[in-house]
Amino acid sequence: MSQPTNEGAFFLTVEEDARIRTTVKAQLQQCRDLAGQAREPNDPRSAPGEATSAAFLADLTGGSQDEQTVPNGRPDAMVVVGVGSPYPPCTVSLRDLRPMKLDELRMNTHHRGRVLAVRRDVAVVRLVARSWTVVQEGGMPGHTERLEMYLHQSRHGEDVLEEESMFLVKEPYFTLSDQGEPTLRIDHPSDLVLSTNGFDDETLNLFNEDDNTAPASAAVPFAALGSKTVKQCKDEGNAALKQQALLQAHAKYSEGLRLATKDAAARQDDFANDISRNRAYVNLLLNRLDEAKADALAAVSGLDDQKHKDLDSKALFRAGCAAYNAGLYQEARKSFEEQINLTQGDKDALAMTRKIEMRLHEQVTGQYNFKKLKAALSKTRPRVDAASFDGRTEVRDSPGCGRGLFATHAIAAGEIILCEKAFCVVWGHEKEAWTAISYDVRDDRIRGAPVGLHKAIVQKLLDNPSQVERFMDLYGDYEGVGKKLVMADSRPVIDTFQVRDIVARNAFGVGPVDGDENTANASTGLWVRAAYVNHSCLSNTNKDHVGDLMILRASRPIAAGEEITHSYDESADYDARVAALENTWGFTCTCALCGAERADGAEVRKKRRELADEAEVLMARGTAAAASRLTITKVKRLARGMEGSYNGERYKELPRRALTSVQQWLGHATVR
Ligand SMILES: C[S@@+](CC[C@H](N)C(=O)[O-])C[C@H]1O[C@@H](n2cnc3c(N)ncnc32)[C@H](O)[C@@H]1O
Repeated sequence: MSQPTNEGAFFLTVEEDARIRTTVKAQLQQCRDLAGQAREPNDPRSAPGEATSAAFLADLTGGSQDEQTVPNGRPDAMVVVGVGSPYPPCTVSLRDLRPMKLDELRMNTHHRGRVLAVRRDVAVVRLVARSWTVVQEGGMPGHTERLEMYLHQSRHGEDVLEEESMFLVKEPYFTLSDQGEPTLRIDHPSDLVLSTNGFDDETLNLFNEDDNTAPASAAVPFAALGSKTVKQCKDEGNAALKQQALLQAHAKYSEGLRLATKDAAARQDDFANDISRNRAYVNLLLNRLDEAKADALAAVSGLDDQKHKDLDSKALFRAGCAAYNAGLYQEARKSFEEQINLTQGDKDALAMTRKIEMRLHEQVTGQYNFKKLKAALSKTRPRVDAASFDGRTEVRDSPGCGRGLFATHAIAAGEIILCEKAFCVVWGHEKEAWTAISYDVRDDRIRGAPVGLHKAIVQKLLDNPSQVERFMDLYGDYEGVGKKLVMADSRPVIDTFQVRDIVARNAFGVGPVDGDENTANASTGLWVRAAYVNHSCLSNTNKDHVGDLMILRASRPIAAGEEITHSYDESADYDARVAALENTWGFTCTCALCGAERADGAEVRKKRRELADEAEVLMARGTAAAASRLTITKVKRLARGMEGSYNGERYKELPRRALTSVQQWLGHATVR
């Protein structure tokens, strides 16, 4: 019988642990061995058949078929994600890429500077961590290849590969799939351009022409003029919106707006403004706040007749809501006030300005009505409507720890230091929640990876370019495309490996809404300001949450200029704590407590742990308030043993953590 090992927060058997490491390393080696070679010729008829039957099987098995999983004693098998060598996304615009053909693909190669135009041939096979399909050349049917989209295969709940049948793959990466088949692998959503993004005539020609020497010039996404009218696009967008097909509605409105830029009559007839105002609404529903705000403001005509005033009022309300949802309260107030002027006191706009006053008060003073915020929370509404307060802190260098958060004023014990709305939280009960087991060959470690949070953050960044630099400034091991926003073909380029590494070092557990979660769907979130707080086992803060609002309070008086610290891992057991800090956060703590516990030596720590474990078992037998005399006597004896394991001089000013829970229990112990 194998002994279980615990690396990360879950248990793996020795065999599972070894299988994961061996499989991932073997796959990477196989890829490296094939680098630069032409692929083995494939049977053009077999792959589509395989995809069709796999799609059928995936339906039957709920989607996890053919992915490496670890059952781990839980009903929901955990998917294993191998982390090999990250690679950057394409940062070049389509117009600067040169078309290529499928038969030019070389194994395990990033075809930099090139673009592939392909057409989906068969149904999409949807698995947990990826989707795959078979594609064929735009203009040369016959040659087929697998195309797989990893992790970020869905957006707003829809499978990206299913959205369209014509794709442009920027700087294609041809390698082996996790199952060893030659595959066009897409990790970065911005490397895949869908025809919904709007192909112009020349781009469409990539699907038909045989000439692969011309640059993919003019690939600025414009739909062909003349095929549709602006009004048709508007009507189709409205029809899609009625069906709640938001991505489709967005695509139709976008097509209409592209056409309208070239159609003076459409602008004259208000169509462009109507479409902008409608797309602003769709963007609000999709949480694309940057574009929602821009669209709504673009729709304001400024004309003086009643009809235009009413429409402008609607647009200003949408602009205000987008700014409000983005936490830009001053900007939101400006839009609502303009709307109020236009309508002589719109009721909804007035209500929003009152809410804005409350948010600005929270933002400036750090005073919140927590009772009211808590009362408004529910499983369906776990996020609070509140502003962030970070007025007593600043970010600066912390020697040996990178950057840290420092107090700008003296803060009394119990006072709020920071109150921050989450950048993103995924709760265990939400369908996006998903933790995978990741094996990172770069540091040979197996960890729990909050994939659901990673995916939600990538989506948020793709949808809101204004948030990219704020997020990318956070600490991560892999530099990726850097900290500055890169745009290509009017879309932000998001390096998903960079996001993953930032999430790994900056996300925290938030606790379930109602206790309904396990290792495979733990609630996790990321708070950008609080992410600058470094760890200390002797921290000066306590952390609490109200919904997605993180509240950091001083646990003792903090002097102006002092670093604010938080305990990332609160385990009383030194060895478990050191392992967790090293494994999850990649550093060794050098605080005074770690120094003292290290100096105790392994033998003393082992003895102390054994005594603490024995006491835990006794205390778990019943409540302290109704314990037996014998149990209390035994716990007291164990406490004396633990006490004796601490060197008085060494621990003069340090807490004796192993004793904390035992002393608390004894403090409440009463003989029944
Ligand atoms: C959440 S970030 C904290 C902010 C980070 N120092 C920065 O520069 O952005 C966590 C990372 O900070 C570093 N860190 C935090 N506490 C530390 C400590 N006590 N000693 C050394 N490094 C620490 C580690 O690299 C860790 O992975």
